[in-house]
Amino acid sequence: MIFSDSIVALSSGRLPAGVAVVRVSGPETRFVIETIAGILPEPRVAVFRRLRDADGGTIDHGIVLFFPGPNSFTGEDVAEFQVHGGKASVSALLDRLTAFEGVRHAEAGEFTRRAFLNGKLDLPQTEALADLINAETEAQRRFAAGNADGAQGRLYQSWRKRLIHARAMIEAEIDFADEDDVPGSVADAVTADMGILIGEIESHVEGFRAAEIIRDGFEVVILGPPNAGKSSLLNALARRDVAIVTDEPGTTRDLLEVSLDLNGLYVRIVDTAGLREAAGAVEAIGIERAKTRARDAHLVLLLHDMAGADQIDPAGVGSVPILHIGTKADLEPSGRDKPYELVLSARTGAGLTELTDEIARRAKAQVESAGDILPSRLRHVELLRDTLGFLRQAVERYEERDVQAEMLRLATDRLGRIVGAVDVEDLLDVIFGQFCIGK
Ligand SMILES: Nc1nc2c(ncn2[C@@H]2O[C@H](COP(=O)(O)OP(=O)(O)OP(=O)(O)O)[C@@H](O)[C@H]2O)c(=O)[nH]1
Ligand SMILES: [K+]
Ligand SMILES: [Mg+2]
Repeated sequence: MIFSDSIVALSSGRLPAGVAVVRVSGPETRFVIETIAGILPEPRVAVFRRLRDADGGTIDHGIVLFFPGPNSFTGEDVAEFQVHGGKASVSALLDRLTAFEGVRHAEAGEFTRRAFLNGKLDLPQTEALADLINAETEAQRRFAAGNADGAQGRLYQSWRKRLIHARAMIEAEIDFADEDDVPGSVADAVTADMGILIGEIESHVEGFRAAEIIRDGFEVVILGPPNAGKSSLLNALARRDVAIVTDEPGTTRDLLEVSLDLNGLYVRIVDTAGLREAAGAVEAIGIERAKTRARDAHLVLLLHDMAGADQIDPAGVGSVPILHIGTKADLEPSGRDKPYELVLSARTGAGLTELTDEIARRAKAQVESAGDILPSRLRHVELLRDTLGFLRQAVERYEERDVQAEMLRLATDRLGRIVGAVDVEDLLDVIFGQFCIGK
């Protein structure tokens, strides 16, 4: 795809900075480089040049790189100017560049958009690039880097090829059923393979839970009666005073969240209002929020004050796993010993490492139980579920060849939408490639 306008943007981070990278992409790129730097450098070879203003003055000295299309990020001619990262120098360079006819400021994501439209990346890869830029934990980085490499798109394309092949077989059976050189009863084999594919897509979709944990975090909700030490535990895990702690029951009334990087995994810890019956209006709302949040969590830490008397009924968190924890281990126990899975003291720090290890272990287990390639967006999952819906119909209605062919077409289309390549030409290629139609 050829765009008539060229785009320019600061591609590196916030200014001021040691170095700033300004990128240009589009048909004016060569002219812009020659005019500003005085020469067009060899492709992909860095040259150090004086960058000239319109009146011949100096904007800055910097490195100039030229990536001729199609072997560039966007597929177009691309220039990179590496200059000093001062606000005024960068803005002078941007002013100079956008003053060229046909050159304008890029919109958000426009370089990547051009890369996609020029076939340099598929849609999951562009999404993975966004994830890679936003990655904060090691697990997020690894996940995004794998997808940026195109693993997800390759999987969907392989499924799509199977569907295109299946439909070609069915269509051939419809169109050429009376001819000798079309294999008979291929519909059975096709239907069997579609059954297998349904299983593969289903288990891939299940992996979305793991992808969500990697991207959005493993959520741990702290529950327990008032004064069990919930806020004290949150503060100890966060290593700062995030939550207010007093000896008054009912101190915490709303949800309070901190995020941690536990062994490279993103973990969110939520402090809640203490659960009790006799609560005022505000506290009661807080208790309701605590329960709701706990039902959506990946893990509940149920705290029991070992020095106190209260015990709490864990009912109402659904199927969320619960870790029973005895708190205030530094105090004299009340004698009502319960079998806790862990005991700790927020005051002395005893047991905290064991707790964070246990949380990290559980989070890791959930992430590692999924396959290597996971759907990374709700968009993917929704289209995969549509694909499954059409595939199930294709299998159920295999007696009606034309319905089956239509369901396979719709399923292929949905997979094509995930990667951003919906194309009818390849269907014809398969048909003509498999059978000697022109006899
Ligand atoms: N000795 C000792 N006291 C603790 C420990 N953890 C919490 N406390 C005390 O217990 C009291 C209640 O602590 P909080 O952390 O506010 O308890 P909470 O569960 O958040 O209470 P609510 O928000 O009211 O439900 C405070 O006086 C804390 O100082 C501990 O490990 N050892
Ligand atoms: K309290
Ligand atoms: Mg509290």
